[in-house]
Amino acid sequence: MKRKLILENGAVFHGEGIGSERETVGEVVFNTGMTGYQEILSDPSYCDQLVTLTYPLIGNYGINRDDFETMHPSAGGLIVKEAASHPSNFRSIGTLSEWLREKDIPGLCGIDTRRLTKMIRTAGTLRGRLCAEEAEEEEIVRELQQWVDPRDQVSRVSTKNAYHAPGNGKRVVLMDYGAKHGITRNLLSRGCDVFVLPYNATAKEVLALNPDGVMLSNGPGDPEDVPEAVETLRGLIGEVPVFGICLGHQLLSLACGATSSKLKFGHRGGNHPVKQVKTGRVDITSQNHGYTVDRDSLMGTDLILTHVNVNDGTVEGVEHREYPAFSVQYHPEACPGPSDANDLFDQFVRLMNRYEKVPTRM
Ligand SMILES: NC(=O)CC[C@H](N)C(=O)O
Repeated sequence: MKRKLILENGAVFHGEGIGSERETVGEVVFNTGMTGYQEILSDPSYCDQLVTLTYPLIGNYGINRDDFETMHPSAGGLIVKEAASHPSNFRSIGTLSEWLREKDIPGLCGIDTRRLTKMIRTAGTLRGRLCAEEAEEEEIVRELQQWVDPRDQVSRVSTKNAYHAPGNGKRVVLMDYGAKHGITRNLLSRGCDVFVLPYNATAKEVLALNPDGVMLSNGPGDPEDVPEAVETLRGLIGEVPVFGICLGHQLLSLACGATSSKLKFGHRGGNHPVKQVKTGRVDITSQNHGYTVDRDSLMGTDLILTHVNVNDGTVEGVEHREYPAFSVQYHPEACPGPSDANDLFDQFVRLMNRYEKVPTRM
């Protein structure tokens, strides 16, 4: 079935439909990873976004049971050059296209993804609509130009109910802003006793669980859209060790008085170099974000800049001057991508050990 992508700047890409036949509108973003499509599509941070993958052959190792980052993917759509119809991998349980259909995610293949990516790099992130070949282009371009970005994504992807993943070690409350399973896996593999709470849990509710530490997850959208989460963090910083990843890092920074803004086209891929300010060590990191903490805004807050992006100098990590709280813009859980930064989870466990409290819980 023929399908096309119409962009707000009037560009049109004609290709073949894959996955769901639903029409969809969203921000078109690109990811430069060569592998990891299953993790990317099931990462809630991509909620509503139309993701184009710059690697030209996607789906060649199929879909497997192990690599999901959430069971209810919320990505808006997938745009690729070639979608492999005959995957080959011992773990594969089906094709990418079948899985997209099952999860009602529309896709487009057979387009020049290099041209699309270059267009986004020049113009900045663009809104687009995936629709049937017959759709009227001018009217859709007008609609796209007036389209208002949704602001309720975190509430849609966060868990509605608290749940418990037991362990014998440190008790960690994971604030679920759209958490990837990779974060929970990393905490559990270090023995942590994990309580996952909805994004709008209050500081009182968190502290009632008597945690040794609080982990702030990744998540979709603009950090300014979740003021209730910022409010909760103000009540937690200084009370208990805190570690934030990506959206969690942005929310922690806002809670400490910094500001955030939107990047031209974001960082999405598995090869983003990040330098630790203190040591000069560079990690190659997995990234997926469209917003950034404003570097200048750190001045006058209690946050110290700990990590910077080697490519563009943007903020990649901060730590609190006085309290046990730190966060990074990139993904130490990888999934997909390099695991250079995985020791940050060990750093969090060490921080919790240092701040061990007198045990009061049963
Ligand atoms: N992966 C994330 O947590 C992304 C954070 C935020 N939604 C951004 O795009 O900047």
